[in-house]
Amino acid sequence: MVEVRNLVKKYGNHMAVNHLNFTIEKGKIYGFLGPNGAGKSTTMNMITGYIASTEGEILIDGHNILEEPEVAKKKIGYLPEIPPLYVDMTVLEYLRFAAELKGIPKSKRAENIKEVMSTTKLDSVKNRLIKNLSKGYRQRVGLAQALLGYPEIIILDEPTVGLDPKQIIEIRDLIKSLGNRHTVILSSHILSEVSAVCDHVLIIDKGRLVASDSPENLSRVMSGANALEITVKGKEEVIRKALDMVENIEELVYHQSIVKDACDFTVKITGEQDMRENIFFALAEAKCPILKMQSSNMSLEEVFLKLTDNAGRSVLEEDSVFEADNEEELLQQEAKEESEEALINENTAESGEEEEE
Ligand SMILES: Nc1ncnc2c1ncn2[C@@H]1O[C@H](COP(=O)(O)OP(=O)(O)OP(=O)(O)O)[C@@H](O)[C@H]1O
Repeated sequence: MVEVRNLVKKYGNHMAVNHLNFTIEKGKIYGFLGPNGAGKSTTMNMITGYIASTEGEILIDGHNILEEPEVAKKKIGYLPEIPPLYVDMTVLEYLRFAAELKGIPKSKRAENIKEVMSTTKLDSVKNRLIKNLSKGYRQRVGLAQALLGYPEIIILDEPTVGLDPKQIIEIRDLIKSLGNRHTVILSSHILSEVSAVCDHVLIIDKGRLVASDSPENLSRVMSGANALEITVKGKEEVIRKALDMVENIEELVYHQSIVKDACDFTVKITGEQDMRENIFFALAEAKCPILKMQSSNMSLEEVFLKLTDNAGRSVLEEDSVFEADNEEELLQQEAKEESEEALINENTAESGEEEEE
């Protein structure tokens, strides 16, 4: 669906994107993950044809974004980090305007607008001025705009930045539902978001691709050896002796347990074998009951830090920063502001929207 080949972007001497190569397959949700300044927005801006690359090429369904921009861009719906909204328009006016800009035939505009408003749940605010909407609703308007014209690929740059937790969940659910009909690429520095929403993760650091895999595979592969965390009741020497009899155990690392009369171990296993049954029987024979046994994979956070050195740390801390706003309060405030505005300026676009719908 999207082929990125040897992509380079230089700003003066600064290499913002450094020979990137990847392929985006149809019908999946891709997460583009990286610390601030990694080159995510620059790459997305090149994929959408918003800026030109210094070297390399991007093919959208076989069409080069720079050589055949019209046909390639028609296949893409883009929500930039800061959505280009005209805040003095109502939601409906803005979507009509965006539909016209996208060249959607007049006869199909009303139906398409209705569909995207229903997908993004904007019907209840369609006659509100965008400037009076909360951030969550504004983001939905941006998303609705991206969906106009039935693009096959939806590109979302940091779609949940600045939203409160409730709005984040709503937008994530919306993105997941888009995955049924579209190929979605989203950039984020929020790891939990990427593992919750995406089928595939591309990790970028200092303009280079440092990993490309499913969230599960990334954490499995990065953890290296096949390992288990176990908590076993009994004395350390007895447990060690019992586990020494089990084949394929490469290493046994003891940790003090918080459970009384028990020991914690990390059991590193050679190869891909599943040794859980053998461990169970060996410890049962030694009369050391297993209280807990789980596979020990790295979290995506650990993978990210390992791959992106210390640059990732500051990024992780930012995850907790969000701007809280209460949707209901905002809607009430909007209604108040709108009625005041209507009194001041009779020309405010509040009426006459319905007939075309
Ligand atoms: N127009 C520009 N001129 C010069 N340098 C730029 C320009 N745009 C981006 N850069 C630089 O290129 C690098 C990549 O920036 P980019 O915005 O793509 O990163 P990002 O991963 O999207 O970061 P963030 O998460 O902060 O948005 C950064 O070092 C940035 O300072």
